[in-house]
Amino acid sequence: MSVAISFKNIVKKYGDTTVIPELSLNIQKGEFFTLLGPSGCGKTTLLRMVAGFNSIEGGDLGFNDKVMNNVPPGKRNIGMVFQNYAIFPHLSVSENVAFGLENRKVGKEERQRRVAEILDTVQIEIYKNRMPKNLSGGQQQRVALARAIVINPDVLLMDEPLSNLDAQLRVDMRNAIKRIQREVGITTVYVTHDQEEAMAVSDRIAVMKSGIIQQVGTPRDIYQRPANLFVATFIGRTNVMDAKLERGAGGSMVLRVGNSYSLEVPGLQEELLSAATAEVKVSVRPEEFVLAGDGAGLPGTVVNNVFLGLNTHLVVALENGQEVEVIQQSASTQAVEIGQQVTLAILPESVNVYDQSGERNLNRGIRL
Ligand SMILES: Nc1ncnc2c1ncn2[C@@H]1O[C@H](COP(=O)(O)OP(=O)(O)OP(=O)(O)O)[C@@H](O)[C@H]1O
Repeated sequence: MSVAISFKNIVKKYGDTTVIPELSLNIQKGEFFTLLGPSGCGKTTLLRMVAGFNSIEGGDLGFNDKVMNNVPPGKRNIGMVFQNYAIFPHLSVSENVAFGLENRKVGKEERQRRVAEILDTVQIEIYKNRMPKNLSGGQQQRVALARAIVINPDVLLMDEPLSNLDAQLRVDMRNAIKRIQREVGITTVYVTHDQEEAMAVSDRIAVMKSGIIQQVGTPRDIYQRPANLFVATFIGRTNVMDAKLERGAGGSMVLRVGNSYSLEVPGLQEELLSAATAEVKVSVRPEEFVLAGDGAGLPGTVVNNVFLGLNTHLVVALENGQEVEVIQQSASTQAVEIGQQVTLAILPESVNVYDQSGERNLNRGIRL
């Protein structure tokens, strides 16, 4: 694979305020890459740099190894889709899609062929003669997408393209966007603050906080092995508990959670057992607890129980008063009642162990 977009020690300042301190990142050719993070973390700022709308105060932005810092937006061959569709209200669907081709002086026959092809790809050919005001939000967003990709851009940029759509349509459209991107094979940079959307569409995700990349990885990497506690809690739901690293009976490293529950966690290194790491935090996702019957585990009391068909969501109060979320597949578990005493075991290979500050994952080397 070759690198399509590279950020090398990129710095962004607005006046005296630094919003991106120094950021390096490579996006591969053909990749669906998502910038994900809370509001204000700098996602749009980075995307606008790629588009050429933002100045760069330090470092280099490259496309295929060519430095782009001072190349104007019109010379970057980029397609863009934003939250507000920005399609022309006075032009029909076909005319909207053809617009960029006319601008580029593409001949009529070629233009008609490409417009027809793209309308087919985004599945709106039956609306080709309609005016935008007679289209639903999802259909308008398909027009915007068609218009962005019909010009054969080197890079497609999308900034929260689904935020104006209602929940079900968002899911339909994100599937459509993913399918179309795969078909067209275009390098795509996508911005969202919605972690589920990011997981659904991306080949890789960069999780950002305050202008700093916290982790880059596939959705699976990021969900299963979060680099720090910020990522663990931002992506999906998790339970964070205090624990201790100790030497077990056989001399191996064990993790003790609560008063009497110890488990051997693969990947914890002997040298971690020092004053600095003896007190740790563990992150356990709701589905990584197992109702253990009378086996070893954390004793607790069920304080809430919500049956949702496929899954049952429980809240269990542990001995120390902490309430944890537990998700069990309904079909594979006995029904449990509110007030019932249960024992929660933890799947040792899926637990993530962090130092006290939450900055460092102590068993990250272990892949699932
Ligand atoms: N033109 C500007 N002038 C000054 N500060 C700005 C400007 N644009 C953005 N900022 C600041 O830069 C930081 C990053 O903003 P940015 O819009 O990139 O965040 P974001 O992650 O895209 O957030 P959101 O999800 O809310 O759009 C924020 O603190 C924001 O207030």
